[in-house]
Amino acid sequence: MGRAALESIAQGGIGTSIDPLTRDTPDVYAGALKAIGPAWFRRRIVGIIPHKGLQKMKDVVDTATRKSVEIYEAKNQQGEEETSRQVAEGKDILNILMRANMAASKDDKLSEDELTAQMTCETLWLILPSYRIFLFAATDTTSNSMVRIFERLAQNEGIQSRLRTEVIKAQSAGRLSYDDLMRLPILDAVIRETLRVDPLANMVTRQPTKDVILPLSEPIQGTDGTLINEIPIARGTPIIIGALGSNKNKALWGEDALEWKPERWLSPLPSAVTEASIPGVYSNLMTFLAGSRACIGFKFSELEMKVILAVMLSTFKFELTDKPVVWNVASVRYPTVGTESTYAEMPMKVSLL
Ligand code: HEM
Repeated sequence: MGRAALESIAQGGIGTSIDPLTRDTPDVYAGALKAIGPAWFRRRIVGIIPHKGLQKMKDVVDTATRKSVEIYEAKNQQGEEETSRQVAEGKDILNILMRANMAASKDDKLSEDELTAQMTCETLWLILPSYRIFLFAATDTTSNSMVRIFERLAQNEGIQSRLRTEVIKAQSAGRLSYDDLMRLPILDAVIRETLRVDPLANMVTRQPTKDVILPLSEPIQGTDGTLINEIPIARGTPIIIGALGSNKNKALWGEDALEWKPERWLSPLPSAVTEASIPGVYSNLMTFLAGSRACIGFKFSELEMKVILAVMLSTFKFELTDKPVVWNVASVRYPTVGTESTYAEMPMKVSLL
């Protein structure tokens, strides 16, 4: 799933193929992208510590940087005419970025380093934790959400089979177009419900730029017995936003709010949800957050998940193994086998239909 998500954003985002999934081992760039932090910082640290793992990290960073510069230069050499032809055809985001950069005034222009940094996650990632670049933002979030969907489908064989029937029936009329995919109700419901119950980026932080009074939807009782209806928050106070507080709120979604039930999306949502003015950009959910720094890739991610699910479910059946899978809390949650391991994996029995 990690490789599929990276290849999707590589084609759709930077107009290049990084790892077409035709080999059994991931492309070295795919692995390299997982490294976090600015290149100069990592190189300086590893330069003074002769640890084997750290030396490997140095190679990984150098590979990611070299490959990004190659892609950028190849695009740059194709000239403005070719770039604008591709952009006119609605191709990839990097082309659009490069085109906007050509047109920008001198003061607004991004340097070549900044443009390639969009592709390598290099710039300031460690120094400014709120900085996100789309290759990073687009890979683990989508791939781990996909893994969660497959896990849910493996736990709910009945829904897996209904979804497969829906997809195969639609495919019998020929290759699925964007509109065909968007019209499949169970596919849509399975994705929405998983994104509701399992928002994987669930520890996002914000800081108010001025003093604010935060109203509470329901009063809470203080230790002295008084009811508190609002909380004053001073400018600059770091706040962790818990998407689950809204996504799984029983007062909004009903008594079964904690359960994974895709069928809730097949009939109109409770009016408590639709009237609550939840600010989330997607589907009354806080999964992709809200406001001017909300996720910009939710539609991309939704389409990608639909494509992958349709392809995989019409070919394979998914079952759980008896290995104990644990979902770890992190900036993007990820599964491991047992609590000791740090290796992200979701073992599954996958059989050909
Ligand atoms: C299921 C998949 C995804 C989830 C759950 C998700 C969630 C989020 C969240 C919660 C944020 C806010 C982070 C913060 O402010 O700290 C965010 C930001 C962002 N996301 Fe996503 N995302 C997903 C997929 C994608 C994809 C596929 C792309 C690119 C095509 C993308 C691009 C971005 C970018 C560029 C930002 C930063 C926006 C900004 O700071 O202005 N995301 N995402």
